[in-house]
Parts: sequence; structure tokens; C-alpha cells
Amino acid sequence: MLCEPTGSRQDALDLQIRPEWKELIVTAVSFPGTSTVLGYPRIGPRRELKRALESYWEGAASADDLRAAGAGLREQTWRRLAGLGLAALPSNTFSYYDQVLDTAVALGAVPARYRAGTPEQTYFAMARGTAGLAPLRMTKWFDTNYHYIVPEIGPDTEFGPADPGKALAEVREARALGYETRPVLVGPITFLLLAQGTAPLDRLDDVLGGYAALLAALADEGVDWVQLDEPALVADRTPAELAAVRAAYDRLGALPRRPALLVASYFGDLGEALPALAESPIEGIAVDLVRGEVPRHPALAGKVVVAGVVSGREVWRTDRDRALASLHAIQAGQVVVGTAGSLLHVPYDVEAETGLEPALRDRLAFAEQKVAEVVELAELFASGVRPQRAAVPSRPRESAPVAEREGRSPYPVRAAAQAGRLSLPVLPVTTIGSFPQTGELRAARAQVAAGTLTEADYEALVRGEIEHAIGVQERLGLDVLVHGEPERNDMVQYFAEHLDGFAVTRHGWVQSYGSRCTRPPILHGDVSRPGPITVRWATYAQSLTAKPVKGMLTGPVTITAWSFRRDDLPLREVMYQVADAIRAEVADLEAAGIGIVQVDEPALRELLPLRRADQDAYLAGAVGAYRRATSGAGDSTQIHTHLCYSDADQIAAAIDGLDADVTSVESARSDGRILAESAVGAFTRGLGPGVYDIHSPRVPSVTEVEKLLGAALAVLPAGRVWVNPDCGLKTRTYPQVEAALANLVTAAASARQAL
Ligand code: MET
Ligand SMILES: [Zn+2]
Repeated sequence: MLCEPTGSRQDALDLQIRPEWKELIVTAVSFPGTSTVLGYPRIGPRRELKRALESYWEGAASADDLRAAGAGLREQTWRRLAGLGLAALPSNTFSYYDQVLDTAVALGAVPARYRAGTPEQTYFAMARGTAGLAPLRMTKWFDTNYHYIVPEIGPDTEFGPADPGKALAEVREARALGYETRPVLVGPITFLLLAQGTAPLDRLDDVLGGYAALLAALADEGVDWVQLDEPALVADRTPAELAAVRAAYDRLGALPRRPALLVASYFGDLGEALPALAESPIEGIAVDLVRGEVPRHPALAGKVVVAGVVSGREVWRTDRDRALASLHAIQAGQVVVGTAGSLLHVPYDVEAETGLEPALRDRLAFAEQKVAEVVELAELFASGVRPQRAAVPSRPRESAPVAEREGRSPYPVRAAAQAGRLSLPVLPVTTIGSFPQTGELRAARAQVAAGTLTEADYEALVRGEIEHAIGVQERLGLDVLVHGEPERNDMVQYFAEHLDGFAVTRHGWVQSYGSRCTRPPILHGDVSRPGPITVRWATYAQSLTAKPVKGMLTGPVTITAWSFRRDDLPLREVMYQVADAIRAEVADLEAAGIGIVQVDEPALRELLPLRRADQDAYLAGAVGAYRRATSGAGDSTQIHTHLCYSDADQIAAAIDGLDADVTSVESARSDGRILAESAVGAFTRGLGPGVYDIHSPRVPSVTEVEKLLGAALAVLPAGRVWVNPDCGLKTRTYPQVEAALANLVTAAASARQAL
């Protein structure tokens, strides 16, 4: 069915309809229903998949056990979606680890070194490595806190045969339950742009061959629609990349044997990629109408548009009028109500959160509620319901100007004051903050929550852990000690629990990577700090040692980035409110005699807008928030920061702008790649490129650490180099950590001698 174009803008566009579009309009294929979601959480409402994966990895469960757990979760999801009234169900949105990795496997893009053993062994070797083999790289999925496995596609990569097995199996599984589904794959452009290797788009032809084979297999299975996810199209794309988009979808569209193609964009507006898609012979386009504009293109008259009016990223209820206004504004062959992106990034169900204030709970929508919203909006739209009031522009109110609060002297003055106070050796050895978290400690927290352990007993346990961590660091001879963060369930949640303006959930888990989940707090009101948060732990640790203990705080950008945020204030103002709370904590640590304070910002880059035009303003706000949190410190208080990714080049100026006295970054995991970057050599303050990859159980040898240290000393003056791991140690065991730190201390000692 074609909509009658209305409005002058549309009329103008109509004049441009080209004959080939007319042909497309005639061949419009209909979508199976008026509502859908682009994806759904898969870890399980109670993290069932996490448990199944971890017991499989530990060898406590078989591959069959794992498969059964996966099948159970998929069944539960399809039944739930259908039960809520959703018309068109996706499949292949489940994953045992990551959907980008799944697509790599489906395309036969498995690097030769992993091709041994069972399919499960190959898959998990790519994801997690083996005793002798490092895993593929992992990095953040666009501006989310989800991490995907980076495909490795070089000029010489040999693609194996395409393997539609997983997608076909899910289609059949759903069909056996009575559901026809739309399998989801990462699309070719996004897949290649996310891959690591030189000019991966050069391999477009080979990859398209793989997609053609997958699409043919799915068509043979009787699949009507396939969804190809192309979030990379909402970022700035070069003319060559846009040409690749056209070429790819012209070619896939022209395949003789294929299902209808829904190309899904999300995390922003398609911008200049819209014409490329609209003018290609695909049948449907999914657009993000939460962050993006209503798409306008005459060729949409012959296509299905899945209108993402329900956010896949935020947890607030959808503004019904705004959604209806968007839906009515779309000119397309068929409008389907959907989500803006997969619901992977939100928790399962608000109803499980019985502990939340009812007034807050009423404002929230998690995945289940969002599906219900999609279904309801589809019904309203189908019955012609119009918005009740004119759409309110979603622009948040402007924040009041913020007074600059800078107090610190230039770095050389501070460095001298700190050297006098701390008298550290050259190449000081330290850690990033957390020490191994024991199961006992986690169990104890659960017992406190359940009321079966007293606060006092828990405190005693935490103090015991601090004593243990300090003892280990003393014995091994580290120079700057930490208390080990035993009191923290999570570096953001812990602060959220102790600040006003945040709520925390009980079951609001969101997948971060593989089996790992986080429970993002909900930042719903004005932030303030009722009282000191970390001071008693830091001062207790300091009372146990003559060495300096580094106070450990999470920074305002990271606390904000890893929370679900209010959307009625500009991001910058939200970050500044958090910064003021952290600033007060820094002041209290200082007053309690702590001479070094680390303010972690691992998420500094996470909210970096995907479009270049928006990035500077974001970074200015993020840097402003960090400085607001730390600039109250006196000159002799050493401020550290920690960022745990190595592609710092993108934000080198911002890292410099933080003006921290010491910055630690990930380096070991990426083999010291960061040291080659010009920004590193130009860095003028203390720097600790990680020399111990904590993501792996492997203990680095003294020689390995010496090598990484040597590489750092080749580009930086020894007086500014720190010796530390890539990140916190909480996921490792004490034996691993002690052996590794001993090697760090030995390597530092030999490097000092060589100076
Ligand atoms: C993800 S960054 C982690 C920093 C934190 N201080 C820790 O050591 O765990
Ligand atoms: Zn880290």
C-alpha cells in the first residue's frame, strides 16, 4: 500500500522520482506485521547464560548443557515477544558470546590459527584465547558499553566457506515452536568497517560472496526477510565508503535467490547514507527516530520503513505523542513500528525491580515494557490515532553557566611539590586499584542484602581484605599501594549507591561482553553527596603502611557514561553535578592525609558522538567535568587517572586536557602499540603504559615486562614513566596477581639499574 504524499517538501521530492524508483515502488514487498524489535537481551533475566557459559568454560558442564541452556533462553524470548503481541520476531539475535563474532564465523572469516578442534573450541578461542593463543581484540560497540570481538580481515585473509548453520538452526528452532522469524546478521559494510586490517573495504567483494551464500541458504529455508545491521552508517562516512554501501546493496539486492532485505541503522541518523540505501534494491530500512530524523526520500514509497520510535538505549518510557508524530510523518510503502536498535543494551523487566520507588518505577521501561510500547504504538498508529499535542522538541533545558573552578598550579610546580612530599623512586611500581575479589566477599554482600550478615561483620571482612592486599603489596615491594577496592561490587555502582540522585536495580543486568554484565545505575535526579564515601577505607589502608596509599575514585564522566541518564538536562550539566560530588570526596581524602588520589575515567571516550561535528563539544564537557572533580586538589596532592584503552590517539588532546599528574593506560594487551603514537611522546606528565595484560590469566615473565618497559623508556624520559598493569586486578586470582606483580617489581628494579 502506498501512502499519498502530502506537504510541499514531499511534492518537491516527487518531481525527482526516477523511472528506476517507479519500478521499485511497484515491487514493494510487505513486512509480516506492523510491529517488531531489532534485537533483544540474551543473557537471561537472571543471567542464566552467564552461569551456563562459565560452567562450560570451567569444564563443569558439557557443550550439550550449554546448547540446552541457549535453546531454553531463545524459546523463552520468542514466547515472551509473541506473548506481548509483537508481530514480527527476530532470530539469530542470541549469541553465545558476540554477534559480530557470530557474523565472522558465518562468513568463514576465521583466522587460520584458530581453526582447530570442535566448532565450540574455535569459537571460544577467538573470543577468549587459549593457553597458547591470544584472543581476537575486543572493543566497544559504537557509543555503548557493549564490547564486540574485532574481526581480523587483512589483504591476505582467506575466507573459509560461508556457514549459515547458526542462523538456520535458530530459524528452525523458532519454527518448531510455531514462529516464523527474521534472522539478523551484521551487515557487510559495518562488518568490514569494524574489522581490523588494512583497508578492509578492499575485501568487500569476497565478503559479499559470503553474504550471497548465507542469503541463498536462508531463502532455501523459506525465510522471507533477513535483517542486516548497519549501525556504521550513522557515523561520518567518506564518499568511497558511501560508494561501497551502494555497491554492496546493489549487488545483494540483485541476487536471484534471497529473502527480502531489511537494512537496519541505529545509534543516530543515516544522513548522507540514506540516499545510498533508499536508491538500492533492498526492501526495507530501519531508522532510529529517537536520535535521528524522519527519513525523506521518494524511493521510500516503495519500501518498508521500520520506524525506531522506542529507544533501545534509554530506560525512560516513550513519549507517545512524539512517537506518533514521527510515525505519521513518514512517507513510505509500509511503516512498521519498532525499536531504535536492539534492546540488548537495556535490562529485561522493570517489574522485577520491586525495591524501586514507585514514582520512579512508573517512569521506566526496560525491554519487556518497550516491547509492549511498540505493540501499543502500532495499534494506535494503525487505528489512525494522532498525537494529542504538538510534539515538544526534545531539546533539554539549557544549563546555567558554570563557574570555572581551577585551583592547581602548572604541572612543573605541582611535580616539584609532589616529589618533595612523596619521595618515590624512579619508575615507581603501582597498580590500578582493585585486587582480586573473592567469592567470599561477594557472598557476604549478598548476605548483608538478605539480612543474614551484620554490617559490622561485613566491615570486618572488608578490613581483613584490605590488610591482606596491603600485606601482599608491602611484601612484593610496590611503591604506591592501594587498598584494593574490596568494598566495591562495581566501580560505578558503588558510588551510585552512595550518592543522591541515583537508583540502583536488583536485576537490571546488561551484557558488557561475553558472560560479563553490569547493572547500570539509573541517574534520575539532581546529584549530591550526603557524606564521605571512600575515606574510611583509604585511611584504614594508609594506617597499615608507611608507603603512600593511593585513594581510588571513579570519575564523573565514567559514572555518568555507565549509568542510564536523565534526558531532561544537557549531558554536560549531569556530568558537572557528578563532578562536584567527586570533588568533595577528593577534598575529604586530602584532608584525611591521603597524598595521591586516582580518579578513573575508563569511559572518557565512550560517549564520544559518532559524528565528528559533535565531538569537540562533548570532549570539552567531559574534560571540564574531570577538571572540576580534580582541580580542587592542592599542588602536593598527586592526581592520577586511568583510562583502559589504547586507541587514545582519537582523544589525545582530551587526555592531555585532563591535566592529571599521572595517567595510566592499557598497553600490554595491544603489545605496546600506544607507544608508537605521536601523542605519547609529546605527553608532558607522568605516564604508566600498562606492562601486564590483566585480561588474561597468563603471568607475564620478567623478560616480557622488561621489553614493554624498555619500549616505554625509548619514547619517554625515565623520570615520568610509571610501572603498572593495564587495568584493575579484580578478575584475577591472588596467585596470578602475586606472581605477575613480583615480575613487575623485578623488571622495574633491573630497568632502574640500567638507567
Ligand atoms: C575499568 S578501569 C578499573 C579501574 C579500577 N580502579 C580498578 O582497578 O578496577
Ligand atoms: Zn581499567
